[in-house]
Amino acid sequence: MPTTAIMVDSLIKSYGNFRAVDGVSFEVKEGEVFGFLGPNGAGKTTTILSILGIVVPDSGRIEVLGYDMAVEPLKAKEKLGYLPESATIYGELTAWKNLEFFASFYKIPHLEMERRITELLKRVGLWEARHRKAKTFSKGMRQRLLLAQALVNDPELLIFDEPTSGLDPEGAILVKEIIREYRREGKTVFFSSHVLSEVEELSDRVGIIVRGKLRAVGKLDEVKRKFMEMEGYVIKVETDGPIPELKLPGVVSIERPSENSAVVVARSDIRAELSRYLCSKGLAVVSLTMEEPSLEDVFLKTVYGGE
Ligand SMILES: Nc1ncnc2c1ncn2[C@@H]1O[C@H](COP(=O)(O)OP(=O)(O)OP(=O)(O)O)[C@@H](O)[C@H]1O
Repeated sequence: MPTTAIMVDSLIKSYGNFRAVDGVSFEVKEGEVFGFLGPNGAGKTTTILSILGIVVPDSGRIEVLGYDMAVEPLKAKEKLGYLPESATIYGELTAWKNLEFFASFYKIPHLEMERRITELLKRVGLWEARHRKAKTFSKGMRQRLLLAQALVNDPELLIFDEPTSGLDPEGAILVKEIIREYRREGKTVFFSSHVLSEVEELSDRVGIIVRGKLRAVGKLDEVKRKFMEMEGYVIKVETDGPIPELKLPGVVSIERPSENSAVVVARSDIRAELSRYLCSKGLAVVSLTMEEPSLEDVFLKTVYGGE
């Protein structure tokens, strides 16, 4: 059974009078990819920095890989890799030396460290540039170096803050590949993003944060189902003849694009009842489909339609 990689319980963090994170609770299970979605300024980075023990929460409890971050943060940090949204690298040091410096914080035997740095520089496409000073690097190259840095201790848990922002398309593909690779190896990935498509593409579960509050959390299909329960199930039906009045329990609204078709919004999935009713009226159902909301529908409604 999967155990918990990250546990956040009732996290609150304010800057002055402004509450950036307001009672956020969720769990990330070992071996899953968790996408933390929210618009700019929603509190994603503050939550991540609290998880990492870099920001001290006003209240709440955080456990990472079984360690209480208020008590044993270093034990957890040894086993995690963090890719910040933006960070400085040492411009006067080469790519190789930057990684060597970072690796020196961990107890990695020298030969193993050299092997790992070689592998990582090749993996992120910086092998040819390994002896160049980092100050000569483009933004994309710097991000790749930061990515290698996050992986230098062969972490069990990856925490990525907006990992594809600032990256060229190839770099973004590389990040996604690495996330998938880690998942295949049974490791855990927590990443924040405001890019819906990448969250939808990569995540086993998602959390949506808006103005410091977690509005939805769960598997993508669970989040979508909850959304349908709140907003209504959209069912499209087409028959071989004019559709009569639809008096069925649970129907909220009906639109009629044509005589033979209807778009029904209902409180539950009434496809079977609808089909039986139409048959009882002597009509043949030509097509009957239920519209799945996209993550974008859920997100936009959560961000702009919430209280
Ligand atoms: N050190 C700080 N002092 C004051 N306010 C801050 C500080 N850090 C963040 N904030 C504010 O807290 C809110 C949440 O910021 P946070 O960086 O956590 O959001 P985010 O979801 O990561 O957004 P972004 O993607 O834009 O970084 C924002 O309104 C931000 O302006």
